[in-house]
Amino acid sequence: MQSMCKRETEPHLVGNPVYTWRNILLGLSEVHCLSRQTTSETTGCMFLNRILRGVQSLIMASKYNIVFVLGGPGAGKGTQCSKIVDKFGFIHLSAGDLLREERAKPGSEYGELIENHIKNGTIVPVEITCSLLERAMKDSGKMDFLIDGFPRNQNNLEGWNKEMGEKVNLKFVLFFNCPLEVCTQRCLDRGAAGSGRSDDNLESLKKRFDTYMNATMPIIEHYEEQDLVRKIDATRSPDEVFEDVEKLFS
Ligand SMILES: Nc1ncnc2c1ncn2[C@@H]1O[C@H](COP(=O)(O)OP(=O)(O)OP(=O)(O)O)[C@@H](O)[C@H]1O
Ligand SMILES: O=c1ccn([C@@H]2O[C@H](COP(=O)(O)O)[C@@H](O)[C@H]2O)c(=O)[nH]1
Repeated sequence: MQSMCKRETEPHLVGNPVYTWRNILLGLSEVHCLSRQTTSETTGCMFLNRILRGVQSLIMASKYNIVFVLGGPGAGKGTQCSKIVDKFGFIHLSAGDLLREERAKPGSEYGELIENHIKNGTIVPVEITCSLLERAMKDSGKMDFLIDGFPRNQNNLEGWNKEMGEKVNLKFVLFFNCPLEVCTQRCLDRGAAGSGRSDDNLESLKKRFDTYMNATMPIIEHYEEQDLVRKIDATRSPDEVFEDVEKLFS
């Protein structure tokens, strides 16, 4: 049977609502035609597949698109995220920033707990971080997010998957690889320049690196096994690093 109309089948259009509805309607109209003609089972399957692809595309279109951004403290995650936002229009959600905002709210139920974790470089329970992230995603009214500094340990990963797994499409994990000494110097310089962060000091940094090596690296390895990690050499200048980053978003 001749195709009634040219349809888009390019993979990059999957998730595009116009593509989705167009393919569903075309698939349905073709099934309708088929029911009035004698034709082979194979052709029928082809059109059913088209409908299924349309439905799948519709489901993808209704999910949030996520890129997790990971790397050691001071690796340059926030710096690169703002460049991605400027060029590619994602919404940047830093889990650390959301926790600091929550900590600063007068009368916050979690303020003290968050401050203790931040000073000690340990990880806030996922229920708190995940609900801050989900609320920020909903409030933004947008669909494309860079989630910076999360998930940081097994508890984060499991809690996120349970609460958000079905609601998101994880595109990839952007991993800024940077040696401890370079990261430490950047955080100390940031502290000296007046970041006001209670953890930009040598004592907290030692603990943050400990957590990074023991709790966060296994999460990066977990995503590596799924071939989702895009590793970037973060030791170079911000512009040089971004040259590699932008290729992943183009
Ligand atoms: N490529 C770079 N070269 C030199 N300095 C950098 C580079 N990228 C960022 N910096 C500087 O290093 C410091 C840390 O950068 P940034 O805040 O982006 O890192 P981060 O990974 O988000 O840190 P954290 O995890 O502690 O929030 C900042 O003062 C920033 O200006
Ligand atoms: O998912 C998260 C993210 C951050 N934290 C705590 O905040 C500090 C600072 O995080 P930055 O990403 O460096 O801004 C981090 O050391 C943790 O204590 C967290 O618990 N969970």
